[in-house]
Amino acid sequence: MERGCKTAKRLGKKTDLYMLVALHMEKSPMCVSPSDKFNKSGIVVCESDKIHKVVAVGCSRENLHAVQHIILSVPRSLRNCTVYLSRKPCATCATFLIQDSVSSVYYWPMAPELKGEDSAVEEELKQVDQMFVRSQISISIFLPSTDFDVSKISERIRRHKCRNCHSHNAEAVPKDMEKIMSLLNMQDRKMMCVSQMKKALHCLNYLLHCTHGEFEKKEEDDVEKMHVHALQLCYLLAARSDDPDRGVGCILYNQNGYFFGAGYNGYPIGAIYANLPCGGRHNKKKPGTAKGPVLIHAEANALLFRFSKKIEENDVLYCSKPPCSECQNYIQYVGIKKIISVQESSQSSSDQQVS
Ligand SMILES: O=c1ccn([C@H]2C[C@H](O)[C@@H](COP(=O)(O)OP(=O)(O)OP(=O)(O)O)O2)c(=O)[nH]1
Repeated sequence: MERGCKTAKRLGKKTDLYMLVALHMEKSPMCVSPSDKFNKSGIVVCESDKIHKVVAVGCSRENLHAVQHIILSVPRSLRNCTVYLSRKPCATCATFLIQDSVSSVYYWPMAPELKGEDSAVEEELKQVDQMFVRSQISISIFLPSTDFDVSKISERIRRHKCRNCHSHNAEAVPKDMEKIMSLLNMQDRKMMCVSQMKKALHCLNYLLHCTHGEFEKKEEDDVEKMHVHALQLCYLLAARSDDPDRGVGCILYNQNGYFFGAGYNGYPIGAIYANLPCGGRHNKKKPGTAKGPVLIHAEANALLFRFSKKIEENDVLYCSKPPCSECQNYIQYVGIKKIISVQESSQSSSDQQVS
């Protein structure tokens, strides 16, 4: 029987994906600085076990820091979870993370969450380090490894081209890296750090692209911006898919913008791809070569991995492509009535009600 075949070009590790998602959460229309003393920030929390299931995605909002917002709103403890932050946390966030017994904290080496006089910021960051050392919770800078051709990953996610793609949402390494590296006590590794940051941001900007549709034109509308942002998160998730032909990402949000599930299409956890079929549907003449039965769709994974079983009236499923009929059945069965996806063939995004 013809089995294993081409391996998918994808983001190397789930941890890399999570840091990119934390960075992109700062761009959420819901993300605001808690006050003029703090920078806004993004957060991703995942289980520390082998599966690394995402349990929370968020940002600073409603006058709360990202860490505070997640710890106060997620209906479970973050005990033993790994936390990815877009900035080094302030002392208050450090106390929240320590009290909730997370297992480790990683942050992107941008300006820290706390703003103000350099000496005051430096002093507080030292306290943060000391608190983590005493609590035996690790905290460190994390830079995704992005030594691959990102265009090869993108090819599997988007099937059409958009002329605005590369000018969208571009994020660059901050100009004051000298100062930031000194605050983060990283002067000796500045060159390496900056070079890895540039590569990771290039990868992030490339993967986000745009949503190729109507949403882009309605820049003034917060709801539309929210849709664009959520669909971009789907694109990011899709970059980790191990389907050799097609990367798809899916996110579940409730009516208040709380995330409660994320999935991308792929083989079951821990699968050894070489032993599994990867052919398309049309390969009917060779039994056992079609990937269909063994490859789980992004929507199914998001529903399986969701951390709240209860579905509310206005919950939304975002997906980087319209769900197939089988997935529509699952979605309908669990009670989700609204699907928002990027339209495949035309230049507009789709907003679909499932009855
Ligand atoms: O938050 C998550 C985590 C995982 N998956 C799904 C995708 C895939 O169907 C399966 C396994 O994911 P992945 O291939 O990333 O994990 P792995 O098998 O542990 O990967 P590796 O190849 O690194 O061993 O779980 C999700 O949908 N959402």
